[in-house]
Amino acid sequence: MEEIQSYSDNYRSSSSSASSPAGRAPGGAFFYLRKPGTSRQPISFEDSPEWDDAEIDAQGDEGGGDSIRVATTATASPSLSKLNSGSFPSPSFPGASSSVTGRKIVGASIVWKDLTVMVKEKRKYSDKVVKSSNGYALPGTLTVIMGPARSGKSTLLRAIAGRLRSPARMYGEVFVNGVKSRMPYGSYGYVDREDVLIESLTVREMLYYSALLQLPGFFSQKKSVVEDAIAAMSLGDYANKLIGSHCYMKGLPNGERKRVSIARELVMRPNILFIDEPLYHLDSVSALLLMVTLKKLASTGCTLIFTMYQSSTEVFGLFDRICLLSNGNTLFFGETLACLQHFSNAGFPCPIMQSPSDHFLRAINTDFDRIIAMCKNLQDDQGDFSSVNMDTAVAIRTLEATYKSSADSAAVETMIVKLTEKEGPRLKNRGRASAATRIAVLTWRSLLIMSREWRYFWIRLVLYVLLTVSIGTVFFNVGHSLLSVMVRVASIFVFVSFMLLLSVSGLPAHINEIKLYIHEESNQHSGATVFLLGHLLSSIPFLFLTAISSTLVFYFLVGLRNEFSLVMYFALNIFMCLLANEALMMTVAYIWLDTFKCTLALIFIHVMMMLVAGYFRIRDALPEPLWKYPLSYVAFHTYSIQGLLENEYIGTAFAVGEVRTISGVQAVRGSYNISSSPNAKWANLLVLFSMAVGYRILLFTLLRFNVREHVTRCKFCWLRMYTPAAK
Ligand SMILES: Nc1ncnc2c1ncn2[C@@H]1O[C@H](COP(=O)(O)OP(=O)(O)OP(=O)(O)O)[C@@H](O)[C@H]1O
Repeated sequence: MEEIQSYSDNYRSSSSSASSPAGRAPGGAFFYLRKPGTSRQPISFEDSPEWDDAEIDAQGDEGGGDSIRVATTATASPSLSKLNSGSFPSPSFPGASSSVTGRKIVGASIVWKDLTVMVKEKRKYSDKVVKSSNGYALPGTLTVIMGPARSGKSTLLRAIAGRLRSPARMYGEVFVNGVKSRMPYGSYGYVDREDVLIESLTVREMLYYSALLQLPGFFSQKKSVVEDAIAAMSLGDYANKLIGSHCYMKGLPNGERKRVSIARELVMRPNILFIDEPLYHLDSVSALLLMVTLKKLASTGCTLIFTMYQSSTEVFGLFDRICLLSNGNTLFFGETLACLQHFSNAGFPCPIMQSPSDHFLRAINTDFDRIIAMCKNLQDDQGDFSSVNMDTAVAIRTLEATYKSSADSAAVETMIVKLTEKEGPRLKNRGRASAATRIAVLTWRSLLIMSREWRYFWIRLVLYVLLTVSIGTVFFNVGHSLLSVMVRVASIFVFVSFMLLLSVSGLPAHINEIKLYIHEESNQHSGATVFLLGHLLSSIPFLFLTAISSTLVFYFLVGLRNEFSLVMYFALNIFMCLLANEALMMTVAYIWLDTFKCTLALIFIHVMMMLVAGYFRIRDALPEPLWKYPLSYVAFHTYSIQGLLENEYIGTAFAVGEVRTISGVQAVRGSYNISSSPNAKWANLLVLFSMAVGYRILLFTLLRFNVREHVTRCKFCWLRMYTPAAK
């Protein structure tokens, strides 16, 4: 670290002399320099990977085999070679020179022209979040979109990446290698602000399963891709460490977690990488390390665009181009040094001791107005605060006007014309793993997670066994006489109801699964069908183990009819019940994605189902509206308990006095409504099975039509309409 030459002095001198255009330092000298006499890189971390083109070609048997060839040809594109030839010199990075000449992965140029994003307000798309933004990003460079909170950074990034969330609408054009088309699958990676990682996997496993989900080809081929991504993100030391905490071991620090998130996108070897707030929640050391790693990644040829709220001086020194936004307006687009010059020209030179990013934000962030007001009050008592006393609105207007009439703005337009006048090679779809492979991978990955996460399954299993032992001992050996019928009905009701209620303990794990799905689906690594099938297949062994262990403990402690087929039916019935309940929990988890709300909702649903399950009041005696129809018919408790009682009592008889006998069904009818048909228990099992499928179909529909996003959109519109502060 001590070897990092931040050249803040260099920077200071350039900023302090920024008022004079001649004061611009040459791009290359502005950034990190080698120590005199050293040939190695200024920061020690693993070598950047050699992206193996031939391997990608071999893998691209689903239509994307020539994508790297395409990318390689892209360097030869006249417009790009012109760029690289120096009309806009890109700052050099130590060690980058070799990759510039022998570049194995080549990014694509991306241009956005007159890009406006509007969001819906009172049924009309009228609120502009991004206003007529122009800019470009070139292969091998870092382009940062900076600005205060809610200035439209993420929206602009999403718009360029073609991933706008409704109800936002985009106007304007985005060109990739001079071609106006959407970026195909695999040609770009998008890293969200929040890291959604699997805590119980190691870094290498996480990336390997991600590669299996994303890439076509054989399992063995993915290993080298993963190793390359690990090396590219300098994760070698952490490759075999668990991502989350485990026993007394701490999980990965935030910086490494972010690098894993980025590496996950790198397994696809994208030409363009979009990252929303890479330094979110990172300390200054992790932030610098991450940015240096990204700089090195860019030096292999990848085009990197990311958003950032604020940066240290050292980090700022690594950017190639900056797009400065305020309230959706572009206040500057161009090279980082020129931005300092621009502020200086507009009358806001960066003070010697201030970080440029802090200075920019200080000048354009309207939130500072409140602080200024506070300082004015303090000023009367405690002296002069004039250094922060700047009218933000005036500063923004001045900077915007200065930029519009500046040579920088004209140069951007010229460059946009150059980059778009001629169509370059189109990026091609890399092909993806087949649905069968993805189902197999998701199933195996979920099995692995369930077996490792004690909170996911093992603790539940222990609780189930404890519960059944408790119920079994409370109802121990209740006997087979007519008098024991009511007690036996009670024991079965308690067993089914409490088992299902206890399942709620697995909710946090389901919420994590859904969050992971939402993340993977948005990056096209997963889909609703694949996810649901994978989840179903992986949960079957665990639910079956739960059902069989609980059944055996309960069945023999209470002393139900001792026949193998009856015991098996009992276990099957409980298994179906758990399967239906699991689907219900997933549905609720998807709707709220919040442990507290989901727990409340599920407990309420279960209590309601217990209430109408026919035990507290026989089903036929329930008040018809609501309680009988539809509630008692949608409660899976009803069918499970009915099936289990039919299993226990059909075919039995009790002696009443010396000569009379009554059937078991008649004996039960006083306390529970069951059928005398020998097939009734199978009909109930079928209903339970249909419920398990039905809830999954419901969940599939919710996932397929992305209902959460529609609900969030309505909430958003509602908030914007009725909350003045939200506008
Ligand atoms: N899909 C959308 N629908 C409605 N409004 C939106 C949408 N996306 C963004 N906005 C609004 O646009 C404004 C800019 O949001 P954006 O997230 O792009 O800002 P940002 O600069 O990234 O800020 P932050 O760093 O705080 O996230 C915000 O006021 C936000 O509420």
